[in-house]
Amino acid sequence: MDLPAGVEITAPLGDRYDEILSPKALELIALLHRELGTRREELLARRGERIEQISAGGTLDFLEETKAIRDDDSWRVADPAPGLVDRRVEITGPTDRKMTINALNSGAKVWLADQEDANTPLWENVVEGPLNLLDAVKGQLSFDDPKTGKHYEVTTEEQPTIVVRPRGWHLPEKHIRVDGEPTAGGLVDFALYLTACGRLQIEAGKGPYFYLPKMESHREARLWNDAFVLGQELLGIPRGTIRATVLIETYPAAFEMEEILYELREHSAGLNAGRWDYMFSVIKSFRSRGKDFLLPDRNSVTMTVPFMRAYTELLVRTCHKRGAHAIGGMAAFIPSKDPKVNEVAFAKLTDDKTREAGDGFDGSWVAHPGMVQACRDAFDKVLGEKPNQRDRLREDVSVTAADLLDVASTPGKITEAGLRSNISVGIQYLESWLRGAGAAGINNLMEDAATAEISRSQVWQWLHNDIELHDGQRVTRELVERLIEEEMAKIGEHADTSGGHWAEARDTFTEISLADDYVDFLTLPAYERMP
Ligand SMILES: CC(=O)SCCNC(=O)CCNC(=O)[C@H](O)C(C)(C)COP(=O)(O)OP(=O)(O)OC[C@H]1O[C@@H](n2cnc3c(N)ncnc32)[C@H](O)[C@@H]1OP(=O)(O)O
Ligand SMILES: O=CC(=O)O
Ligand SMILES: [Mg+2]
Repeated sequence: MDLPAGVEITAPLGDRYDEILSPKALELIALLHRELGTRREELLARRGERIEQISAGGTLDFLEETKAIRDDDSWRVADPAPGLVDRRVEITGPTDRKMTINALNSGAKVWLADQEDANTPLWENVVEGPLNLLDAVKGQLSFDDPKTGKHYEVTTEEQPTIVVRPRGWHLPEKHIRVDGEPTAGGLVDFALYLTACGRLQIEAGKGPYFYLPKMESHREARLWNDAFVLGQELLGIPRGTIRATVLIETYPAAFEMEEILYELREHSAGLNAGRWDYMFSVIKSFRSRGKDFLLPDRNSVTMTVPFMRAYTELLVRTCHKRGAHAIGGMAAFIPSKDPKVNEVAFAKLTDDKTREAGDGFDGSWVAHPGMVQACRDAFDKVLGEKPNQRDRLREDVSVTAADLLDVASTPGKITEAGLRSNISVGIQYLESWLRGAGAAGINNLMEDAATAEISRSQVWQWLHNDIELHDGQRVTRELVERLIEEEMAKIGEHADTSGGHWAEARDTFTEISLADDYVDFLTLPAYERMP
């Protein structure tokens, strides 16, 4: 393989990898790294500085220096691009061959093809994900499952619009190096998909579309916008063809929603309420501030508690004011074989999507093809024949910084059961991640990197803030260590934990839960353990 000057690939090249790691793709990766790499590092450093200010007693607020952007009523984002007008139901999922075909056959309007929360960035997944997307876009995707003998192919004309979610700014890609340095995982995912599929998508009447995760500021959005401009110029694609929906899923970003839309306005496809990472970020941002920022057991924090409600209401209002789509979040329920559990899961999903549709969201997410119809039904009731409800301005909504920060009034308890569940889910998820499956069904819920981050962060926060559980036990290192032992033993009753990645999963979980210094993302130490 001919590599552009300064580019190295340090991992094996499998069958057909040259179709994705093309000269153009590698040229774009090198260009993005050289033009944007230093700014990315600086922006990541700013994240750390903000956390330090909060730990020292600071807080989050709307920015004074960007008030003019918020006060200027004249600007709007670009009109919705083809394939992104009616988004009433979006399915998310990993990009392996089987899931790709199942997602394309699901009947959803949009498929979020995930290289992020639902994906482990194993080298194979990094390259074969876009390869599967390339085959899908060319209409050449099929799969024979060696385990079941089942044949898969795309059987519907009405396929969802593909929207790819690259990794967040924090994750490196160690297997592609430029000038001796690791590259940014997100820029690699962006470049590989754009160069392989961008033109084909335009020819098919849609375009290269992205979901952008885990951003913490409008400056980070500007960095993505600059990546889009560079990518379009290198490929000779008209400016504004790329579109991106930004996940508002960090606490700081909730205070910069308008500025984020503004930075990306010619490439914007709206905002999404990424509720799971949002909760993770709430815990992470104020992790050392004791009682005012403690959440109760993970599964008792619902979307209707005051601080979550404030966030989603503000998101809809902000988007519609600027002509952008507001997309709802993931209800983690997945169908169960147990009819009673199933009934509850569908009822909860319907409640969630009905509330979102009523609040003005233009569509929402599901994690499983079995949930597509229920989400569609909830939005059909509100939208009818209309493709979206961007005309619902929600001028009745008024959300202050204090509303967004009102974590203290969240009802619920911190219990031993909640602590045990966090430990058990965290370890089971890490085992799945380390073996290459970045999403897993655990206890009838979808778990992915975002939900697992909440689990491990709560353990850290409860331990490091010297919290008393509802039954009076104090969360100590000894208690956490004992519960890890006991939960591992319980997992061992149903799974063979003697081999595979179980020891690594347990060690990683223990390490990050007990460490004095909070680990920014659990995927960072986990990625280091990966070949
Ligand atoms: C916080 C966030 O970021 S949310 C977004 C990121 N997370 C995700 O995208 C998770 C998406 N969901 C999933 O990955 C899966 O639903 C899981 C892993 C949770 C459960 O998957 P499974 O254990 O395979 O569930 P189940 O056995 O019920 O699946 C039934 C069928 O539906 C398919 N399926 C399930 N979920 C999906 C999906 N999201 N996309 C495509 N197909 C799917 C399965 O492949 C399976 O197909 P098969 O019958 O041909 O074998
Ligand atoms: O990415 C979505 C989330 O909820 O996190
Ligand atoms: Mg997320």
